Amino acid sequence: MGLKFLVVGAGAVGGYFGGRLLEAGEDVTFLVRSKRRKQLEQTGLVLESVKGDAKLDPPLIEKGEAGTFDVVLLSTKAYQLDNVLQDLSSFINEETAIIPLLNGIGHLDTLDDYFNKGAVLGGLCHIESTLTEEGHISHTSSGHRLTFGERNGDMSERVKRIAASFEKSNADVQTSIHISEAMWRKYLFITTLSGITTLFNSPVGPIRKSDEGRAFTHKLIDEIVTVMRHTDEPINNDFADKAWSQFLKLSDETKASMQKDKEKGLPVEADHIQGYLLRLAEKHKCSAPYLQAVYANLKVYEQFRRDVD
Ligand SMILES: NC(=O)C1=CN([C@@H]2O[C@H](COP(=O)(O)OP(=O)(O)OC[C@H]3O[C@@H](n4cnc5c(N)ncnc54)[C@H](OP(=O)(O)O)[C@@H]3O)[C@@H](O)[C@H]2O)C=CC1
Ligand SMILES: CC(C)(CO)C(=O)C(=O)O
Repeated sequence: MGLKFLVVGAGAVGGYFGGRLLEAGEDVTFLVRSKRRKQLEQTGLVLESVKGDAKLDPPLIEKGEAGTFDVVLLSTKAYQLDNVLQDLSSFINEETAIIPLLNGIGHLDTLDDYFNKGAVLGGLCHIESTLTEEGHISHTSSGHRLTFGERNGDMSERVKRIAASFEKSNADVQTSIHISEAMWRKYLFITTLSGITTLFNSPVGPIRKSDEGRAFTHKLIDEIVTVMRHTDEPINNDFADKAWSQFLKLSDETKASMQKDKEKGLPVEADHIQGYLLRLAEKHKCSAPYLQAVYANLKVYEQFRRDVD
């Protein structure tokens, strides 16, 4: 029997990867809230993607309905997590594997505290996608990679089965036996990219073109790595160089999803992404002025943003 997937959050990330899995014929249900449910019932789940469009009619459930699932793809924003945990708990059992796709790291502690030991795998994704006004998922550049694995490095049977479910999907899904390291690398990259694109209100191109923008980015990367090194995590010597070369390879138009959300007046994950690292810096008495500047900009922005639930 195939695995039963529950995608929590039919947004830019969950809608894309869950949609690709559904398109491949797998058993995928989306946990949604009532407004999104109405929209999806009217329009279908629409992917407008450089990798191929799709229009799907996914099974939808809301909190309190019946069902248990083998795998949860968790793809809400970090600031929505507290509500999500309550809504989700009735859909999981002792065997359910939870794969979080959020940016950042802090959610792992929250999830580990809430769910059974070992339930939560490591996960991340590289994709530039956003929700349009009509609720379609707009995927604008060629990357659509989802990486997951056991955080203890095992290549477990459940990882192999989940990977097999994705085999026929139109997405680049990979397993990793170094998922914790991969998550910290992505964390460094996204803290930098979301930090600079929101601070300078700009895509990557103009930031890279100016000496000041490049110097700021360089200092920010170094500073974040210094903070990360105060943890017991596998922060290898090449972290800063790899993040810098990733930054150099981005297209001029690239913006972090945080900057896209900021342009829409939506909430941002400042406390989860930059704030978490600043709390680490404070704990270890480590100075982080560039990160502080990025965070201050986001905290000022937060006073003016739209309220959403
Ligand atoms: N977008 C991108 O390009 C990338 C994003 N990420 C990360 O992925 C995570 C998700 O981001 P993204 O997909 O962009 O966010 P979106 O805002 O597009 O999607 C989040 C979805 O979660 C839903 N949701 C929130 N709370 C609940 C709930 N209690 N029950 C059911 N659904 C709920 C929202 O639905 P509702 O309509 O009800 O609010 C929304 O559809 C973030 O951590 C982000 O940083 C990582 C890589 C790339
Ligand atoms: C940089 C990118 C698009 C890579 O997946 C991302 O994670 C984000 O913008 O949130």
